[in-house]
Amino acid sequence: MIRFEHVTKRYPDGTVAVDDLSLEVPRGGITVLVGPSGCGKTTTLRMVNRMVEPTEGRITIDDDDITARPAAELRRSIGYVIQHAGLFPHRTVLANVTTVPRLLGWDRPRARTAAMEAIEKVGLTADQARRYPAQLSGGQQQRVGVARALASGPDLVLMDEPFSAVDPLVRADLQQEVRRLQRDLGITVVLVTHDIDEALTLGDSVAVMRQGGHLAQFATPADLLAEPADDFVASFVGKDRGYRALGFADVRVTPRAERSVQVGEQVRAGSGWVLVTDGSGMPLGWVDGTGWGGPVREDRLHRLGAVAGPDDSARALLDAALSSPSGRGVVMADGRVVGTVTPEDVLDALARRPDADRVGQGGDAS
Ligand SMILES: Nc1ncnc2c1ncn2[C@@H]1O[C@H](COP(=O)(O)OP(=O)(O)OP(=O)(O)O)[C@@H](O)[C@H]1O
Repeated sequence: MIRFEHVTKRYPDGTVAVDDLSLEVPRGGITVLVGPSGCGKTTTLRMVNRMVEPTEGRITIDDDDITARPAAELRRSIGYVIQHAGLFPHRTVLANVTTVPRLLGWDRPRARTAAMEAIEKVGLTADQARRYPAQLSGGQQQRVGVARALASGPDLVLMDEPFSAVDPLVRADLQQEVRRLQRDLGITVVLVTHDIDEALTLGDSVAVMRQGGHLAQFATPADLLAEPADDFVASFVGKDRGYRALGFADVRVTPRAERSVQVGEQVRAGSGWVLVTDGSGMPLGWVDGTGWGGPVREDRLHRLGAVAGPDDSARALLDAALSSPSGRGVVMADGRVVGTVTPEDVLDALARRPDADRVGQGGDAS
């Protein structure tokens, strides 16, 4: 249905976010783009609705080149869900969900009916539809984000880390809900996540990406586990390490000391990724001091990724490391940064455990 033909995206500063991607996303089902932070997942997703334009190559949907239609029109025909729901805070839930149908020129009663149907489909009530986003929980807000994407009845819905800002129990509920909606409505979903477990749980097909915007492997979850294309995929999928078992694995990982700066302080060019905290040691995000130097401003901040506690499971620690743009996951205790961990730190700690063999039984360990 969506075909990427030798697609490359080079940002004006020279960053190659996606490198010569060729990929065919099948119609129907859920296709997941997964990989560590910065590997080009979001850029790939945003090229589908032309929020980002490729530098080279071609993207087609049902054999039509997407550049043949005006970008705004294309965008309205495709559902889009983002991490923090992205709702308008001063509009009610109903008004938020009515947005796209109204932009499509539907009259008010038709748009309202479609919006109420979408709100019900995601499991929210008429009473909740009258509230403002801030009066709902994070998980409910995320449902509103899904309802808004579905209201105009698109065939295709793009989701960018839709569940990563909600707690794990709510996340599992939302995952099931999206799976159910996809089946009931017969739509095509393309979903971005850094969480390999989410990818394996939800994806009918999974594209594993690696740094530099390379596609490492595109396969079903079963094939990824059984026949990873290379060492990168094998370690990312955790074939030999039983990723699913990590949630239960009790490891001690000593965080590495992490230098941090505050907003307004100088970062030297060439210092790599630098953590930014506020005056009390609360982490705010990362700045990329690879090719840039200067005083840290808030608009330079990249997002933090997931944060783990020192006693969290191996899964939570690995999640923090994989979702961090620096590749170093932030570990916090008592509201302050105590250090960072890399994926290798977590995997090494697992390998050193006395019962490491038991965890090393691959996908069967779930
Ligand atoms: N507007 C931009 N200008 C310059 N570089 C960018 C821009 N947007 C993204 N990048 C860079 O392109 C690369 C890929 O970014 P992208 O957001 O697509 O990755 P990702 O895999 O979705 O990561 P994350 O989960 O952290 O968002 C990164 O190195 C990122 O810093």
